[in-house]
Amino acid sequence: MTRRLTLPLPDDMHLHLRDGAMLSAVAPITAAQFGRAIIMPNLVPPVVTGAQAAAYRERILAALPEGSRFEPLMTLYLTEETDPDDLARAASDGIIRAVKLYPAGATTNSASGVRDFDRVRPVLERMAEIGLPLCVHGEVTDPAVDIFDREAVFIESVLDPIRRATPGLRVIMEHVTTKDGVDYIASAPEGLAGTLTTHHLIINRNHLLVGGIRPHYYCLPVAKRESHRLALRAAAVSGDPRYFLGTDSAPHLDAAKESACGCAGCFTALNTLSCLAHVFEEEDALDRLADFVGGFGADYYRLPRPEATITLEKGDAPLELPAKIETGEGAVTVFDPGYPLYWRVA
Ligand SMILES: NC(=O)N[C@@H](CC(=O)O)C(=O)O
Ligand SMILES: [Zn+2]
Ligand SMILES: [Zn+2]
Repeated sequence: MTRRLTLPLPDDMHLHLRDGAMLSAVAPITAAQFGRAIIMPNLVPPVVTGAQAAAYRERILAALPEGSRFEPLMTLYLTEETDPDDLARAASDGIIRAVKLYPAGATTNSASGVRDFDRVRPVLERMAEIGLPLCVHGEVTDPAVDIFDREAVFIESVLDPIRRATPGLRVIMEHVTTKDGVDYIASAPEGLAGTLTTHHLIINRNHLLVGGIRPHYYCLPVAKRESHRLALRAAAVSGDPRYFLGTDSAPHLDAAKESACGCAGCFTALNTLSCLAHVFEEEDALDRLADFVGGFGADYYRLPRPEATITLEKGDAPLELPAKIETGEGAVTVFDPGYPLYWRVA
């Protein structure tokens, strides 16, 4: 028996498309299933000015298949040198939709990020004034803090003080991985939201470390223990508009991941909707999937909700999806949920 589920054409509110050959390989995959995505600016070198964001947007559009209506929603990478006027202009010209905060050293290509949070105070104040959201990679980088505690410590020692010092600043905690993050969002009066990735709803740290080290499950923030994964799933299916999808699909070449020092990032764009339908069905919450993928994120970003739709179908036979995609520069492994998937994009 085939079951069908019609959804608004999804928005991915946290996506890495990279540049060059990788961009050409991955942009069409997202564009085939999503209407819009918030595009991360952590290129090498990073996207730090409005002009660079506009140029990157053109490169993305050029990588899309003919006739695609996919809309990349651009962001700027916040540095201690970011010019508040350039940023405000890029926002009012509609070039950028958000600004991304990477604590320096926290994750892939974050070396140009922020070390001294006082130095970005004027930028944050301007953002609060104009209502431009700040997307946050929420982990401290203090080597004394255990990697599994870095999100919780960030909330207490960095994020909460920033929010208190900057009333009205709209903040999205990207890729929430802990119950601490879920609870902090739930406790905040307004302006705070969180994205949840597909993979953090599926894997815990055992997937990464039991029976051998699995580099394709390594991402940042690193997957936590099972109780945290369960808290993320509960948030995803809660119907609370403060939690919405940001896949954080983050492709790296296999050669860079299967290495003595492998990079962080899971490539989930190819099977994300199949995985999410599986998760929401397991949680008996398929009726909540529409808002999670194509409603709450748009509302938070003050965008119109999607008009187009997409249909998912559940068949009796497991999907045969490729385990890898080819780019002009090498293969990229597709996220493996560890079980067969039955939902496909019709
Ligand atoms: N999530 C990851 O593990 N990696 C991301 C960076 C990020 O989102 O932190 C990447 O750009 O590869
Ligand atoms: Zn991140
Ligand atoms: Zn990311």
